[in-house]
Amino acid sequence: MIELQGLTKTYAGKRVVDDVSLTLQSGEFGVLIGPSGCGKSTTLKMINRLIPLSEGRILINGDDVTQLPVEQLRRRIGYAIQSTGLFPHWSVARNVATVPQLLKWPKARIDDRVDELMTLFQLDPAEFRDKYPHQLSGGQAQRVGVARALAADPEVLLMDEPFGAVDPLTRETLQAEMRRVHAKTGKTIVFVTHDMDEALALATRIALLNGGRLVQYERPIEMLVDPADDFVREFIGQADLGLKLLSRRFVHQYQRRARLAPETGLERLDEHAWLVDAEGRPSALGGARLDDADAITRVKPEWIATPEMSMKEALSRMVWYRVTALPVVDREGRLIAEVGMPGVMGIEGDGGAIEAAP
Ligand SMILES: Nc1ncnc2c1ncn2[C@@H]1O[C@H](COP(=O)(O)OP(=O)(O)OP(=O)(O)O)[C@@H](O)[C@H]1O
Repeated sequence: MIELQGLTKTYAGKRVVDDVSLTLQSGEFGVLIGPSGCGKSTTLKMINRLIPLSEGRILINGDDVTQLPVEQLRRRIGYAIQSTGLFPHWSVARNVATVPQLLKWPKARIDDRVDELMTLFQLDPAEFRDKYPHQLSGGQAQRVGVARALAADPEVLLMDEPFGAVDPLTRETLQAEMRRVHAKTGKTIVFVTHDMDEALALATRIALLNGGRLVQYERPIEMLVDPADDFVREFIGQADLGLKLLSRRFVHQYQRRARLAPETGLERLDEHAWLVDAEGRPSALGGARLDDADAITRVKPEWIATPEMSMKEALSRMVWYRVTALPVVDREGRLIAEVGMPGVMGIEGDGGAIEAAP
């Protein structure tokens, strides 16, 4: 749990963070958001004492951070930043091992931890361990930066615009990855961004700052439907509210039973159905084309949805490919469910399953 109590930072008499109080429970994903200069980074950096606070208190699981010895602070609070801050002349493995090495863990334990984290971030240790930062893509470097921040298994992970410098597609992939890592590790995270879509994709709580003051601290959907004032309303941007809500919903919440096509008679379906290959991967769809309900269409890789995909992304693919349902696959690419228009309308799914043809 993180508690900010009357947190204030003053520069030359100006309160750039002004009496901010909030509590983030353990396991929550808190996002600090607001316009440029509102005090997000300063707030974050006061938590790990990169910037000394002027007034107020910060407690991590009840302990005042200003009282913690530096070594404990490093172990208990991980920190990841936009430029990754990777050491350019150190291999990926050595970068990830930075804090465990400072803490003088035995070598075997460090090696195991590096492999474990690289696997968590889908970087094959055999391929990436000995690479150097300049041999990585922007997205891979960010993954290494976050893996490094998690290396000593900190109680709290601070992230300062970590995905600000990557292209939009990589950014979405990293966000999905971060959701998965958060769900898996149950870490308490404080994440700074100025991008509301990113906040909505990640946060369990959003703290909106303006001019150093906390304007609203709320769960994302509540903030969308009940903004505290005109500033919040404007910051969220009302125009895309429906789509923003969809960006907070995920396929696993709305996936439904998928029907397998019969061996024969696919052209006489009364309902749409899927064909799968020998490995169980979706290969074709009958009866769900918007422009030709009788058509049988080969499943394109771009249609395929995963349980972690946002409903906004799923809707976008349905519209673009003109189909009323997408196949949902597991990590091996096997069909496990489908997601369609009922989910877009917010009608809960049944968890998904495969139903054989009658
Ligand atoms: N060392 C400093 N001396 C004086 N003023 C500072 C200092 N550091 C930050 N500020 C001011 O404090 C305010 C808050 O800065 P901060 O970096 O926390 O904002 P931010 O919300 O993270 O902005 P951005 O999104 O642009 O990164 C700004 O007005 C900034 O100019």
